[in-house]
Amino acid sequence: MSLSRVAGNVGDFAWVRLIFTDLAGATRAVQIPGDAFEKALRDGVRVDGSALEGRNRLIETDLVLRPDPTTLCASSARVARVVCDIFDYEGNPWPLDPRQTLRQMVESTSVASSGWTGAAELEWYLVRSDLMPVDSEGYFSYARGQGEQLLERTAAELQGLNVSLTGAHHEAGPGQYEVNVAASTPMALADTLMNARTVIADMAHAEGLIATFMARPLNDLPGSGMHIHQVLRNANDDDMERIERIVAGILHHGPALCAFSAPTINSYRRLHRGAEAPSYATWAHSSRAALVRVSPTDGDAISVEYRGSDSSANPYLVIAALLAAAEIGLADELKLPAPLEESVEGVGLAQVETAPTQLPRSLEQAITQLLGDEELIDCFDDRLIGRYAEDLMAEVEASQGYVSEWERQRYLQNF
Ligand SMILES: NC(=O)CC[C@H](N)C(=O)O
Repeated sequence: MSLSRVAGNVGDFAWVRLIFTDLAGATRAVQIPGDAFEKALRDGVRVDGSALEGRNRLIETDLVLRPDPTTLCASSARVARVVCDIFDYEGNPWPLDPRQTLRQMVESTSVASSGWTGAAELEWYLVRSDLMPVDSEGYFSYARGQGEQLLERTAAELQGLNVSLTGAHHEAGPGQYEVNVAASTPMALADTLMNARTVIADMAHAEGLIATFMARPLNDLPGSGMHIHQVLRNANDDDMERIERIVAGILHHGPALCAFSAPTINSYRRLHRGAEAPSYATWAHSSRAALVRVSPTDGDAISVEYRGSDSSANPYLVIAALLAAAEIGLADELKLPAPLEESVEGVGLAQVETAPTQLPRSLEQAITQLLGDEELIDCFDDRLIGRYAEDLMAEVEASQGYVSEWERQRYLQNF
């Protein structure tokens, strides 16, 4: 259904779901009747803000959701959905709203205003309630099992919601799938990724399956990446120089970026020892072990693919942070180191000419890197960084109290 048709008849929908994300990247929703939508567009919808602060409920704040009518969409169901911005009662953008954080970054960076488009790959596992993968297939499997059939229907549902896909396939892990999202503006890409995760999860749920976007759900199997491709023009030498500086900016701020792109305890099980996921801030033309992969794409464009983010990351914050790092690379005229076409582990650190920076090995290290990267955090509102870091730290603290199965197997009877 086209966007304009939806906008013309929104009162015909029984319900409109107002969608937004919290700081931790989880999707939240409030439903309103279709005939209340006009008023919601005019006045906004008041909500209890304590749910929006991420994982910790600390303060009570009343907030206002303002639907962005350009995002209104619906598939065949009688429920439309629309993405919202979050304001305080005085009408100021709420500093902890990831969507407005991205909007402000787009407005303040030259990279975004000079025709930046971004595409993405989003991976997830389909598992049964006992956490066993739905199939035992691998990369590009042709099998027509429950997983592939569900992928086909999910892709159709996404197309119906105006999500333009360029592909969908079985990924390397058993029960692991991927969709490729077509290039669009930073905001449209982030909205799409957030919407896509919920649609994929809803469709799996309807079949009694779980679609998980956690970074590395299964022992000794690949993690799930959410790679962001910045699609940059490369028609002349100046463009190439710009691209090199952008990549250099991302590598330079690579360790701090992980706080946004790998935001859970589990994310570091993907980054270190996860197949085809980076552990060092390197770049390459073809190696999938690099943090950034630079390759030709449509026409004379170049894709700068950031492989550091996993599927649990908040897409608004990841894209905002990538824009910031790219902008710093341009402003500081950073120099690009030589590419590394193999994994650092594969060649051995001693063989690498200039030792690349290792990415954080834990969420706690990522928080330290973020808070120590003044140039990057200066691009964000202090209140967002403060609250975000506190939220991640609370996650680290919570994990300390938990004893894993691996530890019990290893130590229970060892001493
Ligand atoms: N084909 C691939 O590039 C796989 C990517 C990998 N699953 C990741 O975690 O990023």
